[in-house]
Amino acid sequence: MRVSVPATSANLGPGFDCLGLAVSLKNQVIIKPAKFHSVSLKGEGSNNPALKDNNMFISIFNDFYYNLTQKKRHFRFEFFNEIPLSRGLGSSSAVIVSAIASAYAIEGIKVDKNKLLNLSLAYESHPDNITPAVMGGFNVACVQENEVKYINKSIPKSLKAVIVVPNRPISTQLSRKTLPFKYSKEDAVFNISHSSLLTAAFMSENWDMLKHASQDVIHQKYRMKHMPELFEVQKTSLKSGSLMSTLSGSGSTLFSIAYSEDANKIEQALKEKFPHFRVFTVDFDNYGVKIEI
Ligand SMILES: Nc1ncnc2c1ncn2[C@@H]1O[C@H](COP(=O)(O)OP(=O)(O)O)[C@@H](O)[C@H]1O
Ligand SMILES: N[C@@H](CCOP(=O)(O)O)C(=O)O
Repeated sequence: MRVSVPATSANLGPGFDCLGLAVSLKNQVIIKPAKFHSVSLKGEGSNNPALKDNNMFISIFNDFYYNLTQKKRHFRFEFFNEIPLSRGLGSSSAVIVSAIASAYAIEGIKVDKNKLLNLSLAYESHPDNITPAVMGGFNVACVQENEVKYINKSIPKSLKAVIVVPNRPISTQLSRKTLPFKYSKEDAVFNISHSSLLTAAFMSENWDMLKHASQDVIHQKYRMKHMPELFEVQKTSLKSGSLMSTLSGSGSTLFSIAYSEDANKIEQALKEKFPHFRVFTVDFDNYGVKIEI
C-alpha cells in the first residue's frame, strides 16, 4: 500500500489561515504488514534520528489503525520525503493527511476525501494546508462547526512555482506566537479586500492581478523580520518577473508564482543572489493525496 501527499503553500500573502495551494513536491510512504515494527526513511528528515524513534506519522497511524480495527499489528514503514521540515511547505499537514489515509487504506477501507479532510482537522486546526494537501490545486477554506467548507480550482500548466528554502527552519507554533493579538480595522479591511481579490484572480485566471492582490499587512512583516534576507528574496523574485512572491505558510520558505516561460530566469537570479539557500522550480499539483492499495 502506498500513499503520497503534496507539499502546500498556505496564506499566499493576505489569505491568512484560509488560502492555500498544492505543489508537486511529495512525501510518499509504503506500508507493509511485518513480524516486527521497522522504519526506513529517505530524503528530507533522514538525518534526524527523532523521526525514527518518535515519528508523528506512526503515532497518528497507530491511533487510527487501533480505533478502526481494535487490533495492534506490526508494520514496515518506508518513507520517501521530498517536503522540507518546518519550512512552511506543509510538512506537518502532509504527515497528518497521509497517516490517516494510510490507516484506512492498509485495511482496504475506503475513505472519501471530504471525510479525510475533516478527520485531519482534529490535528491541524487551520484549514489552509490540509485542504490543498487532500484536494490539490488552489483552495479557499474556512471552518464552521468543526467542518471545513472549501472551494477549489485547478492551476494550469502555464504557471510554475519558484521556491526558495532557507537553511534555517521556523516552527509554525512558535511563529504564530510572534504575531500581534489585535489588529486595527484598517489592517483587517486591507487583508479582507486583498484576500478577496486574490481569490477572484485565481478563480478567473487573471494572473496579472496576483501582484496587486497578494499584499498582506497582518503576518508576513512580523515573521520575515526574524530573517530579514527574505525581504531581499521577495524583491529579487518580483524584479526578475514573478507574478507574486509571498512567505510560504509561517516560513521560512519564500514562494513565488511565475509564467512557465519566466521561471528559469527567476530561478537563476535567485540562485545567483542567494547561493546559501535552496532554489528550485516545481509544477502545481491538482490531485492532492493519492492512495494506491
Ligand atoms: N516527514 C515527517 N515525518 C515525521 N514528522 C514530520 C515530518 N515532517 C514534519 N514532521 C513533524 O512536523 C513538525 C513540523 O511542523 P511545522 O512546524 O508545522 O512545519 P511545516 O511548516 O513544515 O508544516 C516537525 O517538527 C515534525 O514533528
Ligand atoms: N496559516 C498558517 C499556515 C502554516 O503553514 P506551515 O506550512 O508553516 O505549517 C500560519 O500562517 O501559521
